[in-house]
Amino acid sequence: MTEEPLLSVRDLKKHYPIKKGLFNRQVGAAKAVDGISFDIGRGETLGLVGESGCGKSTAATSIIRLEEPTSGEVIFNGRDRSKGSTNADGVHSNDITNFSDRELKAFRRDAQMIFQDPSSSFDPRVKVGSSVAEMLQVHGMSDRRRRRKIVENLLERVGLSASDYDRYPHEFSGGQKQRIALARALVLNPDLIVADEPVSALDVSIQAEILTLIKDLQAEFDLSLLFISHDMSVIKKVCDRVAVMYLGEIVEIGPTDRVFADPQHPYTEALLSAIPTPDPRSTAKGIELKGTVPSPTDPPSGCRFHTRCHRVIQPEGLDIDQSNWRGLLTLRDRLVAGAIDVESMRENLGVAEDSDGTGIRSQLRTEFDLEDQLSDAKAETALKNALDRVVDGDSEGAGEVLTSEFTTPCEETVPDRTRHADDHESACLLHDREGVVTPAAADD
Ligand SMILES: Nc1ncnc2c1ncn2[C@@H]1O[C@H](COP(=O)(O)OP(=O)(O)OP(=O)(O)O)[C@@H](O)[C@H]1O
Repeated sequence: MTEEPLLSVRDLKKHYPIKKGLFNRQVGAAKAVDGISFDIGRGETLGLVGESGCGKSTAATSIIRLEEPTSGEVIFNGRDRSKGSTNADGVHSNDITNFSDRELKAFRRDAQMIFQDPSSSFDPRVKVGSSVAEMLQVHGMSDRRRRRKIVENLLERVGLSASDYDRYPHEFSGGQKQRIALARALVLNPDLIVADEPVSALDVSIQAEILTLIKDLQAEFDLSLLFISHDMSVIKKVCDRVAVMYLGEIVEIGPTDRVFADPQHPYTEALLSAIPTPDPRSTAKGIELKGTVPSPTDPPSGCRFHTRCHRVIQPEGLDIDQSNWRGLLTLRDRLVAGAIDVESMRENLGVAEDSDGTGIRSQLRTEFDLEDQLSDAKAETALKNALDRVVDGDSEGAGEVLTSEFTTPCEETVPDRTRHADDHESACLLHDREGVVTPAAADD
């Protein structure tokens, strides 16, 4: 991006307070968005991708101030970020987070949002044409005939017909409703559209049509787009650049082609590996993302992805098979969280068959991808010791053994952003540390 961006987001945070007790005191916060930064150029589409719960929707609603951000800057149409554009108090005059109600109303003409479920965005009792025309009326166009003409023209441009103006929402399919939602978003001729999972609720056969329409309209109206999706294959079809979000943070950002061809963050790699490939001979290795995104109320220390990462770094002096290492850390974390129920394991195995605990030891090794014998003698001794404790009913002690023996640099250090090539950055400790050989992915 060479010219000044249309939208410039810096260190944006949205923390939801968690309150408890009689006096409703704040006891913590869900850090749904925790310091994200990116720019969107004019006419450009930036994708925001990540699993459910990563904070994508919260980022979207905070950016257009449907929710109040906790902190950060969102500069819209700011031309440049230099001092000349700031007020006496140091706040940029185009910072949406500081807009007055009047400024916000003007901004709402220029920035529109499209949601996942087109059905819930229309009043069933109002003709769809009137729903779209209402936007014009709210923003001061009093001439009814003119409003109707503009809307009829727009309905045609989104692939419907002018006569659809007088029909009601229930008369349209999901895909058609999303076309009407697009018409409504476009009617005020905005500069920016934020589309939150705009095709996820539609049949796969319809998705491609709507994506093509979005692309065509974007070119026709010279729009900038923030396009949110959990699906990398959708991102690939519409986005010029992509920002990958994990647990409130952006872990990788760059041109879509480059990120797809050469992902630099293990999370991006895992998301990409989930795209089904039509070629049965494809050798692309499946990296299974186990578990779900941790809670943003208590995010993991260091790199937030370390609890699920297949490339999690081994400490100095240890060099075991990477899936064994992943398994050791996961077993450690599960024991510490008290999430391993030995009694029910024993019940399932049948007490008589497992009087010496062989069955439990073996089941845990299998479940956590641990070989019968780790290649590192010291690591094997620690694991054996921990498994013995589990068998003895001391899961807490087992967790302590593994915690004192096995730590990863990824849980100790927050990774900096590394620049790989023009406009392509990621935040992973593997790139932070010179001389570290990228470990092979854990086999899943
Ligand atoms: N009002 C709220 N109060 C507390 N936590 C919230 C609130 N809204 C969202 N969260 C939490 O913030 C995190 C991010 O949610 P968000 O909906 O932004 O994620 P997402 O990536 O858009 O996922 P999805 O696609 O499922 O909506 C989640 O853990 C969610 O539970």
